[in-house]
Amino acid sequence: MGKQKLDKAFQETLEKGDKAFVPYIMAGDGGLDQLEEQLTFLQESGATVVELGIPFSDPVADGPTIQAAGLEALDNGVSLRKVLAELERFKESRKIPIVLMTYINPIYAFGVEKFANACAKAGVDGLIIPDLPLEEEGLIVRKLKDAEIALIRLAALTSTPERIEEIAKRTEGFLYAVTVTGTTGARNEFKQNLAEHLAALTERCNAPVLAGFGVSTPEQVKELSSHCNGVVVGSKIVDALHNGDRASIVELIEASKRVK
Ligand SMILES: O=P(O)(O)OC[C@@H](O)[C@@H](O)c1c[nH]c2ccccc12
Repeated sequence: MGKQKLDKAFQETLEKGDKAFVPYIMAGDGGLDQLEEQLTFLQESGATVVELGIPFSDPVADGPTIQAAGLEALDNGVSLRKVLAELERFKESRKIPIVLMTYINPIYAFGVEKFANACAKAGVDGLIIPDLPLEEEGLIVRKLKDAEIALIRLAALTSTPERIEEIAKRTEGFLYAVTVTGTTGARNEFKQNLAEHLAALTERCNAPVLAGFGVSTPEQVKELSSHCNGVVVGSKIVDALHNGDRASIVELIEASKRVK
């Protein structure tokens, strides 16, 4: 359970010579009763881990696709509490590790210690909290450690070398290498020296390094993965689920297999 389950999933994927593929979905998008089936589909299609977004009213890092999915979920009455209860309901049958992506506010509202315990009970293995800077982590790290839940840190393109060093040292589960400046959503082009940036991060970090933000095609999956340990894909997955285009999700996952 928890951090160990996450580490094992990455290790097994990378040992096979595959790259890690982490799809992001918004919890409650299409109704919370869809979640079990969506996670089963991603698990059976060969995803390594799923990043599950908690809908929030003020999602500062989210681009249009994910914002819209979040609003819809909020309209459907989806909350952190309900997502955790639903995850707990089928945790025994779920094999794929789950990383929750939530802003810090819903965690405060829930209560930090209660939240960490509820996550452990629900079979949540890791957390991404994009608006929690290193300086503020003290508020939560102890509780997460006790509950054996990994805290995944994000490295921005604008992070200084000293900060990157600290992030690479502290991160658990994996290091989320943000590939663009700005919000989530598909991009046609990445900055020129992104390959070198990812390779340098991967060299420096003991945990797997995954590139995310703006990845939407199998070519991008292959190209970016070749410079690090894998990718996170969000907006494209959310769109494809909306459009009932599951074949393109399978194609993206397939592109992460046997990448050199
Ligand atoms: O949608 P994209 O561009 O593929 O990016 C991944 C992203 O959606 C997912 O990881 C995510 C959704 N919301 C976030 C907020 C911060 C960091 C990451 C995220």
